[in-house]
Amino acid sequence: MPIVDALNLDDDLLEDAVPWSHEPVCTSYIDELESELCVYTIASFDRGRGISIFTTPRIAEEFAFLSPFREVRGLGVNDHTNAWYTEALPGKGIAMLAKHNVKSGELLSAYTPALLVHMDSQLSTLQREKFLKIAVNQLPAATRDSYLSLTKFYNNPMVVMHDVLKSNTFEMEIGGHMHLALIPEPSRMNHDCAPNAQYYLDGATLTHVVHATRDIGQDEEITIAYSDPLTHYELRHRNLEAGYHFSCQCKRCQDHEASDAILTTIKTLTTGLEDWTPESTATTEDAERVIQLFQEQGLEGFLDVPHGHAAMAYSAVGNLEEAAKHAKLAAEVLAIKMGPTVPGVADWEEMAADVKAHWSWGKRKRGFKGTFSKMFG
Ligand SMILES: C[S@@+](CC[C@H](N)C(=O)[O-])C[C@H]1O[C@@H](n2cnc3c(N)ncnc32)[C@H](O)[C@@H]1O
Repeated sequence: MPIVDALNLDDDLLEDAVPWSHEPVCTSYIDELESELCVYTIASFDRGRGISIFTTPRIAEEFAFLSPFREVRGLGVNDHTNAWYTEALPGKGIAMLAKHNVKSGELLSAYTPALLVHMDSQLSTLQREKFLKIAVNQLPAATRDSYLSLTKFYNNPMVVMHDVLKSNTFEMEIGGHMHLALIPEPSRMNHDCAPNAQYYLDGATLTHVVHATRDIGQDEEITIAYSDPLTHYELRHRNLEAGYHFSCQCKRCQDHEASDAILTTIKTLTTGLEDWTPESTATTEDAERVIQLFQEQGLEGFLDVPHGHAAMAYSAVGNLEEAAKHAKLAAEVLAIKMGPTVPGVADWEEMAADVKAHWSWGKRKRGFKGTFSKMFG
């Protein structure tokens, strides 16, 4: 059956329908999903990179109308930025390293998934493997090869496709549905609890985007955080062992007593900064101290929250210039961490443009070590 029939699209939309390059191959009806799951492939997607999707016909129909399927993709996505190369590192497998000195904020990579997989839990591993094999085999040879060359947890020949997916997966929300996304190039980035890069997944453009969060020297490893680096060592360690099968030996893990103590100090100061009652003793110095501790811990990619607190702490004592500066920085860090279209970015930009209109303006009369500011005293 042609895909347009399978998708049951309105007549006037048929012209725009996605030309799946292969007939969809479907499971039988899955009661819990009230649907079947099918493999859809567009081998010609983005200059022959290709993409396969294993999802419900309903979601495939929504995919078909996402902008990346309907418009010629802009330059930059799926192009090598020339900022990185890969190489094996002792005890870490293949890693991504900087080809030249990289500046904080620089774009490192932007790629679309080779494979997207519906996060159902109904199929058995062997059942899912059968469909993943079809999905991967329908990809163009270069994309299929890069999929198959990725690292594998189990090395079980019965479930190779599943193994690669499990060992390298990102999660992507597309049209309100969570999918596992396999993106070969950034899958080579190893973990560090003080990562020098941040990534976000943009479901609207189907893109995985990575930026440097501090300057990175030539031949230095480029790392991201697999586990929330703002949690204490014990939890990070457990998550990394259970989810990624390695024991983290990064600097923060090695110095875990000191780094845990710093996280506790950060938490105490942050709790104070979030206290907006008249009794609050939070100061702009507290906000600056949190920023400094984040920087010392190599957590630059997570500074959106501390800069936000600093923006409001300065606003609260009537320091317009510093408030605007930190609000702008909060927007910049958040755009790299979550993507430029998340609502918080516009909120911080709005505050930077008009600090006095922000609810925090003048909220705390005591800003600097208990002295009343002239403006509010
Ligand atoms: C997504 S892959 C990263 C690329 C991988 N090194 C490779 O060879 O393709 C995730 C796997 O890399 C390894 N890995 C990532 N970060 C690591 C680290 N900090 N220390 C040791 N191994 C790490 C673990 O085996 C982990 O399961």
